Amino acid sequence: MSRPFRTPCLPAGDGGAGQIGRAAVRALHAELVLAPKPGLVSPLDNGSHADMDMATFLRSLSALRPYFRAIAAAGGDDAPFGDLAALGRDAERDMLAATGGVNTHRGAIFCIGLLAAASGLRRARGLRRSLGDIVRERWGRAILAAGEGAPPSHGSRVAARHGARGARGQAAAGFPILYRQVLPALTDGLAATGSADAAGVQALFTAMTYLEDTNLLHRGGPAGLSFVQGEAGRFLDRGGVLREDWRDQALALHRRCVARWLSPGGSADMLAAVWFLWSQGDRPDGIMAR
Ligand SMILES: CC(C)(COP(=O)(O)OP(=O)(O)OC[C@H]1O[C@@H](n2cnc3c(N)ncnc32)[C@H](O[C@H]2O[C@H](COP(=O)(O)OP(=O)(O)OP(=O)(O)O)[C@@H](O)[C@H]2O)[C@@H]1O)[C@@H](O)C(=O)NCCC(=O)NCCS
Ligand SMILES: Nc1ncnc2[nH]cnc12
Repeated sequence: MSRPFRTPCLPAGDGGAGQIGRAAVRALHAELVLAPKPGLVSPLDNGSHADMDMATFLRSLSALRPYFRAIAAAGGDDAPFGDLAALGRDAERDMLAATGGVNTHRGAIFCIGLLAAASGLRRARGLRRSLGDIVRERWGRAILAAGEGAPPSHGSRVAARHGARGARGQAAAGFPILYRQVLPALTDGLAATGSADAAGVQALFTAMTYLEDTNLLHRGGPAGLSFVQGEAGRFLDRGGVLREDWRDQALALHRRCVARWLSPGGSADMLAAVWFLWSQGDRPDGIMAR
């Protein structure tokens, strides 16, 4: 039974960093509890992960609550990227302490942290720009510059090998896939089904179709990325969540991803990010009046 349309929405009219922080955590929680999610951790099972489960993610989310409030406040103070990055590094440490060293939310700390900072800045200045545009215009150049000296990572290694631009490239460009593909998919899914679960799956499969997910490149190379993009695209072409048997179709792909040990962690972050955009009033045709 699909959950009725109850999205992680902010109470209208409130503008504090605390509200923004709570909306970020609610969006990450909405991602976590959705199932089925090909290759990813959910209440169904641990997907393509031997080192983390629902409890790991819940401990991580609890540890990250102060961070999302703090980075929203920093954005409201028009902080430079260096200050945001310092908050993000501290949050990564808190995450690793809470998870026993497992990377649950490193990408989410970055992309949803930046969007939360943008929301703080938008409210402080009364801006009428999308959160993605604010990220690009205010911190885009610094995001790319910071990549030059960043420590090696799975993402930087696949960037060197395959030319992928990864999380940093998406953020510096203002999250184009999130706004051009994923947010319309969520919006249309909600309108067509009235179900947050169905709309979330439609948004996730849309992200999986378009995103150059460095997690997939890291684990499965170009063949792994192409497999997931192709299968997710075929799910959408066959009608997506408008098909009666969409849950069975999504579960079948989940099992095929696990068999290949593939996990689209970047797309999971895009799902959480699109719920956060929704909660902040961003829509495909502009920003909802608050
Ligand atoms: C800019 C940073 C995010 C670092 O990015 P980089 O690409 O250099 O490093 P990675 O950590 O390898 O990848 C980034 C994570 O971002 C998600 N992601 C992947 N592709 C994309 C994309 N195209 N667009 C947006 N986001 C993307 C993804 O994160 C999620 O998956 C992780 C969990 O999955 P898992 O498979 O377990 O991942 P691993 O443990 O790495 O693999 P296994 O060992 O298990 O196989 C989890 O992080 C999710 O959030 C990518 O993993 C930023 O962190 C940075 O700049 N760091 C430097 C220090 C800093 O300045 N930090 C503060 C910045 S505010
Ligand atoms: N539910 C999830 N499972 C695996 N990796 C993730 N990264 C972000 N959310 C995730």
